[in-house]
Amino acid sequence: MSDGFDLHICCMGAGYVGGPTMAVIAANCPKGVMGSVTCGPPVFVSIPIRDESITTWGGGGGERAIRVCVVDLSQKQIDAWNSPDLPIYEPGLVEVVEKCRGTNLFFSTDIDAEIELADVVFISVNTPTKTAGIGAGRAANVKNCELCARKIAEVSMGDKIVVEKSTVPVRTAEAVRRVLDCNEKGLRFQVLSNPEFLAEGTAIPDLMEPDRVLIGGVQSPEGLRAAETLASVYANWVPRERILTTNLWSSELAKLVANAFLAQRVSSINSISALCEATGANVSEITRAVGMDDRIGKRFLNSSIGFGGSCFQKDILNLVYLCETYGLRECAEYWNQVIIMNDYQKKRFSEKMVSTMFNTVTGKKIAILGFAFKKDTGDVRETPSMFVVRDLVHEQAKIHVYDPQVKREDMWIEMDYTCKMNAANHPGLEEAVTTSPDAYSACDGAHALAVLTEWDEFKDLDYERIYKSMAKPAFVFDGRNILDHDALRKVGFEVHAIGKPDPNKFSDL
Ligand SMILES: NC(=O)c1ccc[n+]([C@@H]2O[C@H](COP(=O)([O-])OP(=O)(O)OC[C@H]3O[C@@H](n4cnc5c(N)ncnc54)[C@H](O)[C@@H]3O)[C@@H](O)[C@H]2O)c1
Ligand SMILES: O=c1ccn([C@@H]2O[C@H](COP(=O)(O)OP(=O)(O)O[C@H]3O[C@H](CO)[C@@H](O)[C@H](O)[C@H]3O)[C@@H](O)[C@H]2O)c(=O)[nH]1
Repeated sequence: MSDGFDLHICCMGAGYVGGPTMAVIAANCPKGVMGSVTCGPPVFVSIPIRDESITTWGGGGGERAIRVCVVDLSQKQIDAWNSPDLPIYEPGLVEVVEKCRGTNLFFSTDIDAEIELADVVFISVNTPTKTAGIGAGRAANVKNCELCARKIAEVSMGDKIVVEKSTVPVRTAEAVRRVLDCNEKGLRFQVLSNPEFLAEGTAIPDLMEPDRVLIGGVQSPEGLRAAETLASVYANWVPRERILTTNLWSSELAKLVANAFLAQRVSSINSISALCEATGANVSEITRAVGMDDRIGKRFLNSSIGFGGSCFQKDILNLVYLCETYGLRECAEYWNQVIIMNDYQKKRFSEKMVSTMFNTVTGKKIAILGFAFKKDTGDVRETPSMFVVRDLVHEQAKIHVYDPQVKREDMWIEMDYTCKMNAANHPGLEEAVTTSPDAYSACDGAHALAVLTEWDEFKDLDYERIYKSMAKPAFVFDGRNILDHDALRKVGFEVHAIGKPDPNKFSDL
């Protein structure tokens, strides 16, 4: 019996991308309507199809009822998606999930059954930087993508469209296609590349109103039909002119290039912040003056302690490695400089903290406000805060971390994975780095507070109260330039910020 849905989508990988992306697809696509049933599970009857031309360009997405199921190997992850306590924090996500879950959005570990049911299978699994073997520390590990392709080939009983959603090295689709073609059932698969451009913390608005949706496919009649099938899903809410189609390799590579360009802007402005601190110029004024040139633009020029997150570093390293693989040494070095600059910025910040505090932080309490790699997420992958904490631990400071969304357990997992720092190789680490329930207790008795994530709530703290509770001189290190520095100085703090002139060192002519 038909379940009443016209198109079945399965997404392999229920992480930061798979979960929100599929929830937004489900929310924006026709859901079918509940049929009347007297017993047994609910039966869905789809809304009649007005637009028969799902494979034709033009128009919206039609009225095809779409069922979406997100699958994962991790039972814990799927259980969390099926609970009120979702596994990731993302503003607006709960509302979208609750609108669709159990209607046309499902989360399951029954991977085989859901692949078999699907017409379209997304691969949205993690592709981290390789930690061992050829290209270790630079190349992306596409093992999970290949495993997904093998699983699809193994359990499928009919032809399917397979969509690469993960960020992958250019030409990965070729490997996916070859693995799929090895099926012994004579099945034909179409492989598409559909990279995701959402940023964490703004995933829902980014998905609801994307700048563009990119679909790469083989330029054959079957490939173009597959691309159109996917385009018509997005066309349910994305204007057609924002849905771009390209060849497979352009689509795969465009994702890496977009991240490289964005990260390059951050490294560029961060390099200028160092020059500002040396000369008395103010990086915010530079940003305003430079960004008002339309050709440059004002977005993504916030100077910081450096970029973090699971994507920028990994994807630039991936690009660097690709350039090297193709013998393009100068191109590899060019992009690698973005990473070198970022490492310098993180190091520069912790060194400045130590040198400012009389060249020693040994035994001093330091409050770290913010551990997530940016605001509005609990994600700590590659977070710059971690590198500052690591450096301060080496200096034997007593660190108290407060972040509104980061779990202590996740902080330790990331410290261990990326900094190789754990209680076994650093006895006393658990006592050296404490997590605090709020900003006030983190700052109580501290010699310094450092704002390392730009959470809005840090702007509105009672800094008079904090100042009174701190050791003197009370230092503020604003790694995100979000605080009112003049007001803090009036309270009594000694304030240091990124790319801002030190009033004790520089004055106007
Ligand atoms: N995080 C972002 O903001 C973002 C944005 C755009 C693109 N991307 C890219 O999207 C991909 C996924 O990123 P993410 O942040 O969602 O990763 P994630 O680690 O949050 O989630 C990946 C999920 O895939 C699951 N998984 C791994 N192998 C599997 C398999 N064989 N079958 C089923 N499930 C499997 C894991 O258990 C995990 O839950 C990466 O390639 C990433 O570079 C991420
Ligand atoms: O002006 C800026 C902008 C960002 N950052 C930092 O850069 C990092 C990355 O920020 P952002 O790009 O907003 O978050 P991500 O979730 O990592 O998103 C990036 O990486 C994703 C994964 O590939 C892409 O999909 C997105 O388009 C791309 O913006 C964070 O540490 C930010 O604090 C700055 O320091 N200054």
